[in-house]
Amino acid sequence: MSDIIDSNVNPNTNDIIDSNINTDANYPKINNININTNDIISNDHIASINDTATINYSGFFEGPEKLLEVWFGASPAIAIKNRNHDYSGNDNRSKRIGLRQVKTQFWKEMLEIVKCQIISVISNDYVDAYLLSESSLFVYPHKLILKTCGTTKLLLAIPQLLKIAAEHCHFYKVWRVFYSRKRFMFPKQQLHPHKDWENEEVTYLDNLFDNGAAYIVGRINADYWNLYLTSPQDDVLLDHQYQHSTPAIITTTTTSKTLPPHHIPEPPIIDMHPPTNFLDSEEELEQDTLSPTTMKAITTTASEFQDQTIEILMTNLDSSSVQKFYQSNASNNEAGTKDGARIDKESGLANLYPGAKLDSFLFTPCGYSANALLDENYFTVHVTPEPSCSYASFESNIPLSLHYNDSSTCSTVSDLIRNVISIFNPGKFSVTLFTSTDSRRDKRHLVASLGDDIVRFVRKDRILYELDGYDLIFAHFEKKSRSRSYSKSRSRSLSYSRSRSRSLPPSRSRRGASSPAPLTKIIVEKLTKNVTVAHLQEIFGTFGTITHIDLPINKKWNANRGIAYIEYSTRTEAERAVSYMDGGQLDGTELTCAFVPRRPSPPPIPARRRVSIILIFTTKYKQQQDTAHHHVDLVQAATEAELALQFVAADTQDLDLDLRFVDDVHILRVRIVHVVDLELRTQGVEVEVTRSVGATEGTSEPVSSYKNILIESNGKVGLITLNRPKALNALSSELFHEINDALEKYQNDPEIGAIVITGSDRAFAAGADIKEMQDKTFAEVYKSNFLGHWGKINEIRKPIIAAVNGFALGGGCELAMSCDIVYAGVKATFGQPEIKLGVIPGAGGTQRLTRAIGKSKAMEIVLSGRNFTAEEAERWGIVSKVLPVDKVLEEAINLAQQIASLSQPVVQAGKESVNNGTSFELSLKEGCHFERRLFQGTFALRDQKEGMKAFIEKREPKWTNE
Ligand SMILES: C/C=C/C(=O)SCCNC(=O)CCNC(=O)[C@H](O)C(C)(C)COP(=O)(O)OP(=O)(O)OC[C@H]1O[C@@H](n2cnc3c(N)ncnc32)[C@H](O)[C@@H]1OP(=O)(O)O
Repeated sequence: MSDIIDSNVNPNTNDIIDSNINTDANYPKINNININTNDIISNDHIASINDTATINYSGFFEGPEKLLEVWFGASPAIAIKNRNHDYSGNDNRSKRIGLRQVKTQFWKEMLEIVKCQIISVISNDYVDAYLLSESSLFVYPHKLILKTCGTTKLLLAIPQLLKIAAEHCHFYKVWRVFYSRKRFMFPKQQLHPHKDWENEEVTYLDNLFDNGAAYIVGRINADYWNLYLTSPQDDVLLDHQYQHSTPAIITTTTTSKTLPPHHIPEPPIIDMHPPTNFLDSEEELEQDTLSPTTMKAITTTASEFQDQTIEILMTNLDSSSVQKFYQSNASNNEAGTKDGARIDKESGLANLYPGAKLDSFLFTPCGYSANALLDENYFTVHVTPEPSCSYASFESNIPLSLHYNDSSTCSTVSDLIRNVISIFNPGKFSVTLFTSTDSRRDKRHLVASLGDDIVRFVRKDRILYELDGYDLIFAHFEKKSRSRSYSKSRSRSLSYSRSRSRSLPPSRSRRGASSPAPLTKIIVEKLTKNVTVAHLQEIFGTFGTITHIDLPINKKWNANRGIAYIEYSTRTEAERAVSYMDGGQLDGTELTCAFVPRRPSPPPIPARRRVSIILIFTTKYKQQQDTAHHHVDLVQAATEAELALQFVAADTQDLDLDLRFVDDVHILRVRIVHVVDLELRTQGVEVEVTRSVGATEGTSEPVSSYKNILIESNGKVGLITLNRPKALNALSSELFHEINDALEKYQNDPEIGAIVITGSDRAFAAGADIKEMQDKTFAEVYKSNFLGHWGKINEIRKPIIAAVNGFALGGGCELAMSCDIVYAGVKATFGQPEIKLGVIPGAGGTQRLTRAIGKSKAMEIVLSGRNFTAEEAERWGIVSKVLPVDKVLEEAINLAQQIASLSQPVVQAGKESVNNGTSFELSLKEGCHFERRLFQGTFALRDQKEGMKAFIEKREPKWTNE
């Protein structure tokens, strides 16, 4: 064995292979990993390096791994065919087949090129699973899977791997190669050949292999995934046999491409003397004979080829959920495999596949890796828990049901995702499901297997790639906002909630259509007092070139929180920083990152709820400053005060806060529910609280021209909030005119696709204004066609959803029933009590109620004036959903957003057709005829063509509303 290798040793090899490698000075993560011999927990472990594990962290770590799979055949059959070759080794490894014959020592040397080390290994009949200082290596007879994180140089392993495969296994040609990775968190830290996807990694692979295809999958301005794969070389079996007599030296025929001279994989100088303490357990890997299971595996032919790999790549991990992946201070010894095994159980990873054999490791001071084997399959988990770069990956080739609702044999993809994310509680995650093509499979099931049924997460993307021999589904998920979820699309939103830690004020929204253009400067909020400029420079410097950094108020705003301003040389860099760090963590503190807004004239912000305080900025400069400078300072100060208020709000109660500049920038008017001990100071500017009203309703001072309602747009949804709290939103004529005006505006606004009408928690609306009506005469109401203008809502062609809490009585009930869909809170009270006032319902109550609930019930309600509950209303079909009080508006907006994302003319046709059905003006036959005409009419729309085409092409439609 030694002779064979030695005979080919080229003394200059290291130079050749490492010709492009940067020095270790650039290698920041792990300096030194040593394994305590006590950590060997099973006979399968071969690691036995002295001392405890020590990892030096530089404050951030590139968790996302590079993943390489090199296949020398479609199945282990390739290995058995080559088994009788003249393997000259003397050891009993010759009893194994294919790549599994290769001694650990050679993998170790290959991994040295990559810059990682073997920690331990477990084996079964099918595969050897090596746990590495940076992730994992799986060696099957016919393929090798290598996954490495940090700044490792994974691709540099390939020439050495090909050499090993040729010399030890007579594999002279690869069948397929797969290389993939998620977008790096800190791309600038990467070393050659991983500094750039296209120019380095793809080029490197293209130089090695023919027929390679490279992809970027997903949003290039968010979390995307890179993939490189070669097409199958189906002559590989023939080729291996044909080259049976080829001497066991490396030649350029090892790959499917002739390598350029500088890539010829010359063997490195290899010390053939095994380390004294490393390969002690080598013999334990041996098996005397091939077991029946191995025989089964190796006789699988290419025609039966099946392969499936899922990766779940998670970021923004919940800090408390990943605490367990830290070494505890309580025990000095707590690192290594022993505590890895403890964490398997504590985290629930051991329960993912109860029959699996796990090999896990807890790093010092934190970080965790695990390999697990289940027959011929594996799963592997790697965790980087540090808040500044939190990341966890799960990868497995254990088969999953690709039918989304299959409960028969194995877990569905969704089941697995739910189990995995419940352990790490990520803020975002991407899933890649890579499965060999099966002509019998219904692609819709495959796509649907990555569905929307992940609770608390919203799926952002789902992409199907039909690759050569494989189907790939990529999907990206992000956690829903916990508080009111207006945050989904805030492009036109005009107020924001303090309790929503990851939302941004609209003026600083990244995508805000009405927002000013973002600068290259970003704000980072909620920093702890421990954060220094150097610290920020280090973390944020990875996203680009920082031209200016300012930590102006790392003082006691409140609870040691502060903000920083970071300016990048380009907008792209700033965008990247915001996209990565917003919602991320630093020193355990959740961050909010946003662009510094341009604010020469702030966007109009209508009042939404309650006014509690008004802040007036007064400048107190020691020295007189010129006006321009003064102005800039005020803008800056106002921004800081705005941020500071968030901190105050976060420390009080669940608050809503609207901000707006009044009187140029000198006055900052704040609407806030409840604030205690507000004392704010900014650099050179004192902020004074001049009036504090407290947490009472009814003091709202509308900023828009409306006196009785509030309006705000949320993406494609227009929201109208009835706002006469003192009168329980009684529907005065003035109020109804305002509703009509707002409806008209939304009807004419092409950006708006659906409308939501709501009130307060206490009252949707307590009816027409009795005080206004009390003294009216018949002549007056008749001549003026009193309430005639209430019919306007029925002319609105866009869908209207009522979100009802509290009282919906009389005209309030009628208003709700005039909407197209009604969501109600559990405590909502409906009724037509007019009879008790000596009148009858006058805005459609008797008609709509009768059509909705039938004559008898309608009579009971109208003639007795008794109220009815939300639950009754739902049972009778007046209400479509009953929800907890605090969910009603959120869910209504969610539904409205869903509807608004569809083709507007088609939605309007649907509304018109349903309304005709409920009007009872038409017979069933006439109604169906009307519906059919409208249906036929949709074929005149471009959206009809697009919708159907998109379905056939298995993609999301792009509506043009034409
Ligand atoms: C075509 C359409 C016709 C109609 O809609 S006719 C009107 C039908 N509606 C009703 O009959 C309901 C009238 N309101 C009530 O019965 C009660 O209210 C409630 C049961 C809804 C709530 O009772 P509680 O919690 O005790 O509050 P509170 O003190 O009665 O009301 C708070 C303030 O709200 C004013 N208010 C309530 N409903 C109306 C209304 N429909 N028109 C004018 N004002 C109303 C009150 O007067 C009072 O105000 P202040 O504090 O100044 O006395």
